[in-house]
Amino acid sequence: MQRPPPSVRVVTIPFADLEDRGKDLSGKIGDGFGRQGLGIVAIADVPGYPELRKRLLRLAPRVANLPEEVKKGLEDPNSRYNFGWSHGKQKFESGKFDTFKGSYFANPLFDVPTTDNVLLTRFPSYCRPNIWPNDDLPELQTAFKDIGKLMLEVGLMLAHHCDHYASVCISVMKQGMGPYVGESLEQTLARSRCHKGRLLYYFPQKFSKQKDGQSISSWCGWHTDYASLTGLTCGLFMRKSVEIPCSDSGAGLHIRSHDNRVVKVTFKDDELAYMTGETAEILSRGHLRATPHCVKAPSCEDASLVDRSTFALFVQPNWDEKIKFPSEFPYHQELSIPPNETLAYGEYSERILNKHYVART
Ligand SMILES: O=C(O)CCC(=O)C(=O)O
Ligand SMILES: [Fe+2]
Repeated sequence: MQRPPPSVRVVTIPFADLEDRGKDLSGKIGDGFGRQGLGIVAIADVPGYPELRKRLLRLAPRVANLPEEVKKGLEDPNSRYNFGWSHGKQKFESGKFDTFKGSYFANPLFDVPTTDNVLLTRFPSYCRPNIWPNDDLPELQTAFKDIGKLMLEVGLMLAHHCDHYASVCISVMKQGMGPYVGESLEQTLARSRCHKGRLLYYFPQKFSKQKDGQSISSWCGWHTDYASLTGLTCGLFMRKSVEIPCSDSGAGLHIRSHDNRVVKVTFKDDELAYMTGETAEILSRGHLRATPHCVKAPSCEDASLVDRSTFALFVQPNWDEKIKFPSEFPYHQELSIPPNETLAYGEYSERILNKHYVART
């Protein structure tokens, strides 16, 4: 039998340090997010966070278990299921549909990001209005918005220190992919109206001796987020609605390192993690590295009936923000973006969605 990937504890920054704009965190940012890093850092002791995490994650199975006809009414095909309920609509890895999890998407800051019809048609995955199950699960809206706002606030603090790290890289001429001519990550993200929250519910998997049940990406396929920073809560595991520690220490979030090794990453329940996405790599001119990741389901026998709930906040530029693609950009060759092309962020992500989602009919 193949050995499971090693477990690695992620670089951790105390909130009190993060909050201090003058503090030099470039060592830790470099260890976590730099070219050799795993592309993930955790923030410890964020005030109020543990309560907000539990309050929202406990609602994930309740959303997933709403009656089918209620969930149907919470879908938004016009946004390619990027608002409201989404299950089995997204394709990862070799075109497989992700049926093992259900998601609830919403913008935690703006219920109606714009009323401009041209924008609504051009960038539906960012501009359409939120959908809330106000009759069936009224608690969801506040729980979702409260944690989403906190995770954005902390994410912007982190972006400030990322900008500082990128400027330190230039001054000491570390190995980036060129001079730092990019915009400030913090300012770009602070003016965005389209940060997106995603409440995820991973359905229990039946125990199977089949190879597939044990693959590293058995709960969520390999991918790299295209946002800038993805805020991520530590997964909450439950069996038949009772919270449990996960009985399979090999289950959970896995990352592919810069030298192509797969590791399982761990952070504490009360820590708030952030991963780097493609637009952090682009905006930092390669000084930060985007993180390929996937999620493994528990595969030992007593782990059947175990589910996992988590929340991701995609902190990203506004739809109209112009992104200049560097000539060395290694991602999405299939989108045929010419080197040094400038594309609106919304245009870039709609093209990616075309690839990942069922085409709208
Ligand atoms: O479930 C997780 O921990 C990761 C989720 C994820 O990668 C995503 O939603 O993009
Ligand atoms: Fe992801």
